[in-house]
Amino acid sequence: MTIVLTPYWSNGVQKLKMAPLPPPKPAHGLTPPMLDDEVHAMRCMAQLRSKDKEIEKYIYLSALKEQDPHMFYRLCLAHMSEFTPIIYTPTVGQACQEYSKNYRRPEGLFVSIKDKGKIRSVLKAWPKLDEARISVVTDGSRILGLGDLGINGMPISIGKLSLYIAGAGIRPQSTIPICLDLGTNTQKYLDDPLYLGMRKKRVPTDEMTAFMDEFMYEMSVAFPKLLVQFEDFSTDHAFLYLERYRNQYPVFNDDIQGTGAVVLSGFINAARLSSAASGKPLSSHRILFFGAGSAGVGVAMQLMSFFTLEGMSEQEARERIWLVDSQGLVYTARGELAEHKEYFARRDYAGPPITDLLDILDYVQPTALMGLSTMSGAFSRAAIETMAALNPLPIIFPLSNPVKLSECTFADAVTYTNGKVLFASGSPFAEIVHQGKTLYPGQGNNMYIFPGLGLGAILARCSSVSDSMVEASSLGLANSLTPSETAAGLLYPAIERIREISAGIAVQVIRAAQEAGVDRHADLRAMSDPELLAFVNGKMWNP
Ligand SMILES: NC(=O)C1=CN([C@@H]2O[C@H](COP(=O)(O)OP(=O)(O)OC[C@H]3O[C@@H](n4cnc5c(N)ncnc54)[C@H](O)[C@@H]3O)[C@@H](O)[C@H]2O)C=CC1
Ligand SMILES: CC(=O)C(=O)O
Ligand SMILES: [Mg+2]
Repeated sequence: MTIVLTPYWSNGVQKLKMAPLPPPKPAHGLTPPMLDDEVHAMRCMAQLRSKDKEIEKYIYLSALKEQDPHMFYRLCLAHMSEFTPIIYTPTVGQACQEYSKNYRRPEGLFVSIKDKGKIRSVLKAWPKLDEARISVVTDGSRILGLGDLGINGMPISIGKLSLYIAGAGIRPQSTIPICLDLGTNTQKYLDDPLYLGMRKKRVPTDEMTAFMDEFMYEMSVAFPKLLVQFEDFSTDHAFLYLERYRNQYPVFNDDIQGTGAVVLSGFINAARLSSAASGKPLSSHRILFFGAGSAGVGVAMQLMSFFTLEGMSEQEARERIWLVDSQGLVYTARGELAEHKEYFARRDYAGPPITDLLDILDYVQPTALMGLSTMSGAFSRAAIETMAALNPLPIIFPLSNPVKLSECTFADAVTYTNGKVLFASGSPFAEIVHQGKTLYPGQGNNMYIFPGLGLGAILARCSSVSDSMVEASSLGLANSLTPSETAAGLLYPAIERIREISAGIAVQVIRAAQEAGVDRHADLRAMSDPELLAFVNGKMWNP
């Protein structure tokens, strides 16, 4: 049998049918007589829970979102902890890997290198040009920790935008998932007859940059009110395009800035608890980053403000941070380094490379160990025990996604520290009962940040996203815990409160935009904080 496949780009862009919101009521006789909304919500949850494979749950929810978006978002908000591991990490990782196999219908915009010179006409295919407010754009080159998935990266843009809608009440019609097709270096996909993208190796950086310049310009023309979130670009391009466009367009990079903000927030809460246990000042924390890519360096940059807020100079703050990459400890005397690692390269060490994590722990004596390496299980029993020996309450954050790439599990961290650990992971783990006490893992994932940051940036109509707006989102999150969450030793608030959290973050972000002078919605300046909060809440779309 010959399978004849038509690549999406050979027919131009398929027109996307957007589900009208709310869906029209079918005429009498076309629905069963007893179709009650409340009962139907129960039915949908029962159907979801009847699937035993996570990817089937993903496919079911994806169909529900298309057919009945109100029901999908209503259930999503009511069951946030159950939905996020399906529509987001970890299952969205599998959905990406299997995208070409499971593809059913267009859900976003594909812009290919073959569209260079006519990108405007591709963007114009989007059905709701005027309503566009936020786009998540990936080139599929580093999806979670799963590597170069090419055009199969589309579900990450879709998943992030579902969280914008659920978590911050962005109108569904205002969101545009975009996947750029610039080729893939993953041979498996190039050989796969079902692969939906261009069967070519990735284009070189200069060609990509010329494409990106046209793409970003045309985006600003087609969608003048749009905020762009760059997602899961490989590290070199993540830094390159953030720097290139951040002063020109409203754009931020979720992996560098969103992750930095979420980890700073969790770290602030963890450091308070850790310092209380050790009796040492907050300024004495020593942070070791295992992984020095866009996420590791982005978080390290943001954690600088933890120390500067404590009154330290930039130089002193930088000295509290150590990076480790695949070659071991990052230091200047090691030889040539990628540009993004240079700032944090140690200048106080010039010996032979230290490559073993245990030796590095021994040398650095960190209070906090952050994993952004994609190296599953890299925090071994011995490494965790060393952290516990060094600190009465060590901070251990294995942040790599999806869950199978986590540097350690919650169970490992609890067992090898005898329950004395401040823990947050990128993907979710279940709580654990340890010696009769229930311990809750934190989820240090940028999903806590980008909905509120994006909402604030959109409502302020900001011309660019300043560092101070990102920092404000982080502090807003850190301060969003309720007294009972703080008393329970949680590092992050319950995700079920995401709407309230996002509204609070948005207010802080708008204020920071005003101070930075990048806001273009001047009326908001005169509002008091309670008025601004009411305004933000009033703008949220509700299913
Ligand atoms: N929790 C969250 O919200 C987020 C988590 N991440 C996760 O962070 C991870 C890394 O993302 P990127 O920085 O963009 O990727 P990347 O591939 O650019 O960086 C990985 C880093 O780990 C280092 N590394 C690899 N093997 C190593 C080894 N054996 N020992 C020590 N270091 C090693 C590499 O040298 C590199 O510096 C991914 O799994 C991603 O899912 C990313 C963004 C947000
Ligand atoms: C969470 C996220 O953005 C990542 O793992 O890339
Ligand atoms: Mg990401």
